[in-house]
Amino acid sequence: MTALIDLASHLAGDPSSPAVKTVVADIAAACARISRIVAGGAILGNLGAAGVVNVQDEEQKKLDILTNDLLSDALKACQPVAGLASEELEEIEPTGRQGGYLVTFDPLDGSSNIDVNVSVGTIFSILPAPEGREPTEADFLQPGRHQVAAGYAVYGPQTMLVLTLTSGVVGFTLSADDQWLLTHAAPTIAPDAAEFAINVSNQRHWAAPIRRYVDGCLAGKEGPRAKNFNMRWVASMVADVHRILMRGGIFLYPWDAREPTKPGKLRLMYEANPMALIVERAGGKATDGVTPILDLAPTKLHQRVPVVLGSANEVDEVARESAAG
Ligand SMILES: O=P(O)(O)OC[C@H]1O[C@](O)(COP(=O)(O)O)[C@@H](O)[C@@H]1O
Ligand SMILES: [Mg+2]
Ligand SMILES: [Mg+2]
Repeated sequence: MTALIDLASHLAGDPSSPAVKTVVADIAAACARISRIVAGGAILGNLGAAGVVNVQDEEQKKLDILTNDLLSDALKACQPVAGLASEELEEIEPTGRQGGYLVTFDPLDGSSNIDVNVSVGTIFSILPAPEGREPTEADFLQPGRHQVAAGYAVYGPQTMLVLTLTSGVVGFTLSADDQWLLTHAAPTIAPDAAEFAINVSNQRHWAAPIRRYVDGCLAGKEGPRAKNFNMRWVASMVADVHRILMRGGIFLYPWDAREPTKPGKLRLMYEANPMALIVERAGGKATDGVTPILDLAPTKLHQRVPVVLGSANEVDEVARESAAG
């Protein structure tokens, strides 16, 4: 078997700026360390709740805090990074440098799965920083189309890193000696699919278009869609999106009436935007039900957004239902 190329060799051949490559390489190194910490589980004493809540009013797990600190420290030490923002930090953190890039991240996605040994992940987004001054929060509020790179690591049966830089999508697998090896050269999302992912326990709280869409899937061959659908819900966005990247499907976390003033559960700047860039670059679509996620103008750092992403024809089907009201 010919040797697989590693991340450094792949980055060397990419047209991104050397500074972007440095940021990506440093995040990748941090994710490799996070993988070991996650895999250590109870042996390292890292499972369970930390006993505090974060800015989202969500209970933090010990691993949320550990991974946030690890990534924050890595980015503060990374020369081209002017500022960072995390799900776990109320405010942005400037690094004291100017120019270069801003990084937003979800250090550990799928926290509810940590203690039950189900896949979790890390999600990140890299945006240009303003030149000649330190960044403010307003500088982070750029539409997803401005991202210069985005990616996620999934800590599952294999640890994988999925990236998009200037174009396309690439997937690396972490080897036993901690090298990221290119194993998935250009994963694409087929336009048609027969697998949907949504937390059906919220069904009674959904708006009519989402109910109609899911009802259509559940009705199968005998229903209006005239085909059978399978369903999956990992409850880690990284794992659900990764499955869609590997074999197609649709993922929905819509607005629901449990907390009607919140637009959704997932966060725009460090969950929806990076995943939307990856999904679009792989040939899929990502919307809030109607508008492409990447075209939304952010107004708040921790802004939430409804998310519908995956196989293009299924995402279009949701848009048709939304248009019907
Ligand atoms: O438990 P629910 O409501 O199904 O929500 C699951 C969703 O929440 C999340 O876990 C939110 O991410 P965090 O764990 O980073 O807060 C997503 O990964 C996942 O898709
Ligand atoms: Mg998350
Ligand atoms: Mg998280």
